[in-house]
Amino acid sequence: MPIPKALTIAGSDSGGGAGIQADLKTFNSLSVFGMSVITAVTAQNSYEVSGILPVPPEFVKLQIDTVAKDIKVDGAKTGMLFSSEIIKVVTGSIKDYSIKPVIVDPVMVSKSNARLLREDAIESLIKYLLPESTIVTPNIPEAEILASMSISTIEDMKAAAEKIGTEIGLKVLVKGGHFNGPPIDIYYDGSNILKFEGTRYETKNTHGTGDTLSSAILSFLIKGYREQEAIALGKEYVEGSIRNSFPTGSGFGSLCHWWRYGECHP
Ligand SMILES: Cc1ncc(COP(=O)(O)O)c(N)n1
Repeated sequence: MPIPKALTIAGSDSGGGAGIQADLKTFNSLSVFGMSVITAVTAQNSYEVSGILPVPPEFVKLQIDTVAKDIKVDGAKTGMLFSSEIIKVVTGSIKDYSIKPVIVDPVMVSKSNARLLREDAIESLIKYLLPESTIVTPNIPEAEILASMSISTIEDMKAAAEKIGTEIGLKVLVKGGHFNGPPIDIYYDGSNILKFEGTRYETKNTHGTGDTLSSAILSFLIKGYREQEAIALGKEYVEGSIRNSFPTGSGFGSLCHWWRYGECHP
C-alpha cells in the first residue's frame, strides 16, 4: 500500500506548538507523509502572537498548484487562513484538483487571544470553503459564530451541529472542550447525531489541540478508516498527547505528539 499523503494548508507557529508545526508532527506520528502550504507566518510563543505576516494569495495558490500537479494529495486540512482572499484561492485549488477529503478547522482566535482569521473573512469561509469540504471541526465559540446562536448546553451543541450541517451541507464535529467536566464532542453526519465522550486532563499545556485533532482525523481517514472510527481514533490520539503534554514557555505548553513511540518525560 502506498504511504498516505496529507496536505495541511495553515499558518506557521514559530513557537512550534500549533499551526503547520503541530500538523506535521501529527502526520509524522501517525505514519502519514505530511506536506505543507503556508498561508501566514506568525511570530508566536506560548503566551502571545506578536506579529502576523500573511503570504500573498497568489503565492498560496502557487504552493498548492506546485504540490498537487506532481504529488497525489490523498486529503487536506485547513487551519489559519487569515483573509477572504486566501480562502478564495484555497477553495479554487481544492476544486481544481478535486482534493478530498478536506477537514476544515475554522481557526478564528488563538488561545493567547490573537485574531487568526479576519472578522470580514468569516463570510467567505461559510460561502466558499465550507461547501467544498468534508468535515468542519469548530470549538464552541466558533460553532456559535457559524450557527449564529449561543451554545450553553449539550442540546445547544446538537442544534448547532445540525444547523451548520444542513444549511451549509457538510459534516460537523462540534468540540465541547470549552465546557467543564469530561469533554463531549457532538458529530452530525448529515442524518444522525453522535456523541463522543472523552477524558479531561487538567493542564495548561494545550496549545495546538484543535490543529492536532483535525490532522489526526485526516490521517486516519486517508489510512482507510470510516469517518466515525477516524474521529474516535483521532480523539484517542489527542487525549494521549494531552496526557503526556509538557510546559514550553510561561504560557500554554505543548502536546507530546510522539507519545506512542517516544519519551515525553525523559
Ligand atoms: C499558526 C497558528 N494556527 C493555529 C493556532 C491555534 O492554536 P491555539 O488555539 O492552540 O492557539 C495558532 N495559535 N497559531
